[in-house]
Amino acid sequence: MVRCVQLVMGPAGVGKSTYCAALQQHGMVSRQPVHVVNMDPAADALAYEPAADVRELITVDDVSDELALGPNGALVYCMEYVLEDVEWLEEVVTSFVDGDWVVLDMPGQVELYTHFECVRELIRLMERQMEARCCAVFLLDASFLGDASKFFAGALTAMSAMLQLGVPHLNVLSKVDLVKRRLPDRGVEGEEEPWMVVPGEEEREEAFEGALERFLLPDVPALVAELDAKMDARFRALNARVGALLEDYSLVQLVPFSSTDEEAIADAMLQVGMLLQHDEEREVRPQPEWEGTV
Ligand SMILES: Nc1nc2c(ncn2[C@@H]2O[C@H](COP(=O)(O)OP(=O)(O)OP(=O)(O)O)[C@@H](O)[C@H]2O)c(=O)[nH]1
Repeated sequence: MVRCVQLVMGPAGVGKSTYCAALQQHGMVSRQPVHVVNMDPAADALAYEPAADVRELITVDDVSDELALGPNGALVYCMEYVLEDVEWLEEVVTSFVDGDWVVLDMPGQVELYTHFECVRELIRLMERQMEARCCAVFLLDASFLGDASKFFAGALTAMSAMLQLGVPHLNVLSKVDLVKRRLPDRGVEGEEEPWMVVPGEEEREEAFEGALERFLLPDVPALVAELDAKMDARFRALNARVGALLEDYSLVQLVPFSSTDEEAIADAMLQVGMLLQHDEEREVRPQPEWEGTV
């Protein structure tokens, strides 16, 4: 019996809950059971009907009041609490049947995935004790990736999470419909970017594809040149190295997603399915010697 668990992560407001809701709805239509679990102890309203909710166990408000912790400290405390009181998660995950998808809507504090141990430990426990096969879905907001420095910052953060968590990883470019909406109706004279010259709907579609391609198939030397142009010359060697790193990293797929586009939702589900399937024959990850046990 193997449960497929995807951890949906990324910065606050990137669209994690909306992605989870879209998957849940699409799952109903495509007959792929998708159970969304809210793992954010600070969540307000949810965009989906949760199969389980971590707030049944603990909330950030409980912790901040009782232990006088700030919002970040309280959140880390909550996640460590989930890890210690792991029976709650075990009961949730093991209640689903083989082939079902369990989607964990994770909190928006990126340090949880890049610095702290708790999420990594949770993954190890799910894989060892709950017969789960985990993958990470990291969302990057397309509307913030408008320039080279934001693109590099987002890609490096996603890469840090990939290295820290050590599970199959998919980057999803969220809110791509906003890229389209922000395209100008008319061309701007003198602008070099091809997507700025857009007289009609067909050209607009082409322009959208062009704008998206910049992130999906990034021209890294051009992005490095853009960085060089606005930063002090002493950063050039660093920019070149970061660019070279991302040239390798761009081999990791970036899947365009919009909650308003059925085709994009179906494609994201397909990509995650392929990621999990590809991972199916792999033995459960051995525990590295340096890793402690919980
Ligand atoms: N246009 C558009 N808006 C979106 C999309 N996905 C999310 N949003 C909007 O972005 C805002 C934040 O979305 P959420 O799904 O709540 O983001 P989140 O990452 O769960 O946020 P936190 O729980 O605060 O970390 C909401 O207003 C959504 O309606 C999308 O694909 N297209």
